[in-house]
Amino acid sequence: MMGYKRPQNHIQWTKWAKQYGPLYRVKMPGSTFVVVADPALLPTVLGRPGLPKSRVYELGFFLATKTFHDTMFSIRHTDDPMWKATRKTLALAFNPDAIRSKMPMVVQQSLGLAERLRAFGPGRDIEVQDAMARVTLDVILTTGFDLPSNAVDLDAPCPLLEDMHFLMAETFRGFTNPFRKLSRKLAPNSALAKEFSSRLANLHSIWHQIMTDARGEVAEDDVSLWGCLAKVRDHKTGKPLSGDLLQAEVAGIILGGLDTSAQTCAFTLALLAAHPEQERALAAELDAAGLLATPANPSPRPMAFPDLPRLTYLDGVIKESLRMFPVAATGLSRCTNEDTVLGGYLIPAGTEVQVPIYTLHMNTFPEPERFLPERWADQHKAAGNNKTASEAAATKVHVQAEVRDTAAPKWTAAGAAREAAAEKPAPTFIPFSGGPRDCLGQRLAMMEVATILGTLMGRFTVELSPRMDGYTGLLERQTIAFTLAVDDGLWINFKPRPGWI
Ligand code: HEM
Repeated sequence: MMGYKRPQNHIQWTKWAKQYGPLYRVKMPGSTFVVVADPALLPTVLGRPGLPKSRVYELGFFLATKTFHDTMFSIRHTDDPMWKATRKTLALAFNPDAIRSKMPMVVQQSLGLAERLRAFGPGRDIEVQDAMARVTLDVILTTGFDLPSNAVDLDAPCPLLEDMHFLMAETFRGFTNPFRKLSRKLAPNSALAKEFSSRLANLHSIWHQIMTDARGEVAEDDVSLWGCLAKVRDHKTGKPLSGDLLQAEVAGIILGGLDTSAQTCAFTLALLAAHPEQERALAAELDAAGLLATPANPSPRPMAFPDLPRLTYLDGVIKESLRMFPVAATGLSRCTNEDTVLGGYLIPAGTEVQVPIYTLHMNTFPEPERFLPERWADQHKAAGNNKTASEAAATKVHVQAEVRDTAAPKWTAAGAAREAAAEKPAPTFIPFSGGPRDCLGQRLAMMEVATILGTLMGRFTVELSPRMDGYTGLLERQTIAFTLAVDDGLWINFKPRPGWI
């Protein structure tokens, strides 16, 4: 099922859900787990109190520090005081005002990327997974840590990304082929084992350097990620986080925010490149907002915060991309801490429970394989997008608010029962998960993705490179590598729009 060269468990799990129903058990040598792809069961699994996270989240800790520290990502229970304190304090960094204040920086990073792409000329294929990881790295370091970052210089080496992606790929290969991991342990002087430990040491020192560079007086009203992290108190000592524990949180948040946003941008560009009609519809929306380069508007204005609620087609494009290529495709891993009844079945204590986001998105939407941004139009109407820009900006980051709305019911068993009685549909669109452990960074992510894509699509048309073998080739090469990715690269050609100066 895993596939040695190109794991595609998300596709296999989706086929099994069609064959055996949305709740089934997988038994493999050394591993048994239950897959839950029934929307009606999500509040029980992901809601409050829900099931605790499984230990899977502890596996990636070595990327952050030498010794294991429980971080916001890995803490298992929502009643853990450390998780509560960290989540509450860090949430300030993602409130609508904080997001609005960060948008000009994201606009600058996006314009910088557009200029680099233009400088390459139209003939050069760009590997967009790398390009987007670079721009999202710049975004997180500048907005979150107030550090200069120029990863977007596509031809320059980027040690953080190179080390991180090497280590992630190698670790993932170790999951699918345990002999490979064993060989590193048994032959510590092999070229592979040496490269692994040297890159790991590099990565740890990069996190340390980020903390050293970001250090300094943090103002009381500083709502950057670093400013908020500095305010988190260890509930046992009452002191600020420090040393390896702080490093683990810093690394965890950067790792959590980087490839997720980057892959969402990359897949969205690929979808637009493969669907010219939708690309034209997006261009029309950008044109109407003065954001498209044309002979009549050779220097489109930079995007601004009030544009976000108005660009409803762009919002639909991003949601379709998150639906069809949710980066956490095989999803969310939980564990029963006591015998639990799910969908009429008794699931024994200690069973791993997987919520496959891709399967939910593919098995619950009509014509799931079609890229239809307009399927979100009703939701936009219901959200009242005829608000003035200032009203919308004053209320919320609109895209974010809608993602939450689609995630009704309220993620408690009682809430779910009430909504079921009122015949409201159970949640099916959960790219950011749902309930108390949903993605803390989703507001930043949606603003960032919309800004990067709005800026690029206002200045370029995009085409899949011939080396992708068309959209079918892309679908065949999708793979799970921690996040959903495209094996052997996702290559796109950017053509500057006529008239852009
Ligand atoms: C499109 C981009 C993103 C997607 C699709 C995404 C998706 C997710 C998902 C599915 C989870 C739940 C994981 C689980 O329970 O297994 C999660 C958790 C989390 N995400 Fe994101 N994420 C994105 C961007 C970001 C960004 C930009 C940040 C911060 C810079 C971030 C920070 C976090 C944190 C801190 C958690 C853990 C929350 C907790 O356990 O309380 N994410 N994300």
